[in-house]
Amino acid sequence: MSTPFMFEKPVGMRDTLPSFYQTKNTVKQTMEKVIESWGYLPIQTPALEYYDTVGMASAILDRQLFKLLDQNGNTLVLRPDMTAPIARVAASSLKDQMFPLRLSYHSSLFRAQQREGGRPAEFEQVGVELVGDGTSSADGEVIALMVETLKESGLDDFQIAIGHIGYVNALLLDVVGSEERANVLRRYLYEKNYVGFKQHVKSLPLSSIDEKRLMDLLSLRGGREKLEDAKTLVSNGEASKALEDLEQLWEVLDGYGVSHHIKLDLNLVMHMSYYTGVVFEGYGSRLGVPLSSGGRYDELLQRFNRPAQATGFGIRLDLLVEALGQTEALPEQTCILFSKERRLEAIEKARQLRKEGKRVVLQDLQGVDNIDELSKAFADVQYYIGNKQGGKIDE
Ligand SMILES: N[C@@H](Cc1c[nH]c[nH+]1)C(=O)O
Repeated sequence: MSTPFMFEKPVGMRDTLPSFYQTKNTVKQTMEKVIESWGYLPIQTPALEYYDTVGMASAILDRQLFKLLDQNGNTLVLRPDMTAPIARVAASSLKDQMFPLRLSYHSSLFRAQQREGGRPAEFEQVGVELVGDGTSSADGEVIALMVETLKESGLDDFQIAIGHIGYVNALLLDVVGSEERANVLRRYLYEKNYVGFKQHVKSLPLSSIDEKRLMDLLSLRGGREKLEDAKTLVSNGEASKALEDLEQLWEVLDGYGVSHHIKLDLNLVMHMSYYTGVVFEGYGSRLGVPLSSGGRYDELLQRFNRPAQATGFGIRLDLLVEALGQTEALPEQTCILFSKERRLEAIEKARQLRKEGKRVVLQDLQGVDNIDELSKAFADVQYYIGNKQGGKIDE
């Protein structure tokens, strides 16, 4: 029976077909190898978490959460990110393990989308969390690892924009005076709506100097020298600490030899509100949206009663494959076509070829409508048909 929804999927849900799957898998394996070689241990957590704990800790917009009820009436969420679940694990099952903890993951995440044809609502992320280390070396390590992971995956044309949420907060609060007003401005920055930001700034009752300070924030994007310009806009303790963090980070990244991929972006405001320090986004040249992001979240672990400083990143697998711009050809396969009298021989042959590492389809002739069409799909076809002994027959 056909229904109007027979071929439809819920908003934002996508199928992954063999050729995209193949490419994604190769890329994923390459990334996992790099991450493991830096000493990060992979973990898995459930797709469903409690709304009140991990759901809230993920600190994403509420309307982006998929919510459902369990049998006892508790509200559950499909995890929108892996940072909060890992914080939960670090503070519970791994609470006796010493810090720093280096954990990695490859997981599907879920973020509800409002519109058809928009972004996917389920996607995979490969990422790491470095928990219990508040140094600039830790910030630098995860950024350098992200750079190496992207590079090894085959991406060579990419840039990492680095900012500091402490700096943005300090400047906004210093100028507009209240969290509420700062929030409105942060929202424009988060949406990268700079025109909206400027218009809003003009509508505020600010002195011309303060108005200029906010406008100048938008130009704090570029090389290391922007740190000097940043100092002139706000010089309170929080801002100075943020700029110091960035100076030190830059040095670490120089040490790793990756600073040519880096640019400063002091307008950066992220989609997750748990960030407290250095934040960053990775851009491939073909994409308008960031394919990776991360940062420091020093207050998230205390929500789970094990206070710790931490940092990490996540790379979107679907966007990375898109940025690479090529899908891999499907692997070559051999087909063994048999008739039932020679089934045993065919099974034996298939077993032998598979042992040699070949991919072998074993197909009963009676199950095929069009042998010519079928043959075209294979690199090699071997026939075990009729009473004849041996492998191939001449056509
Ligand atoms: N969980 C973040 C990425 C991240 C990992 N660690 C820190 N940040 C995200 O999904 O965007």
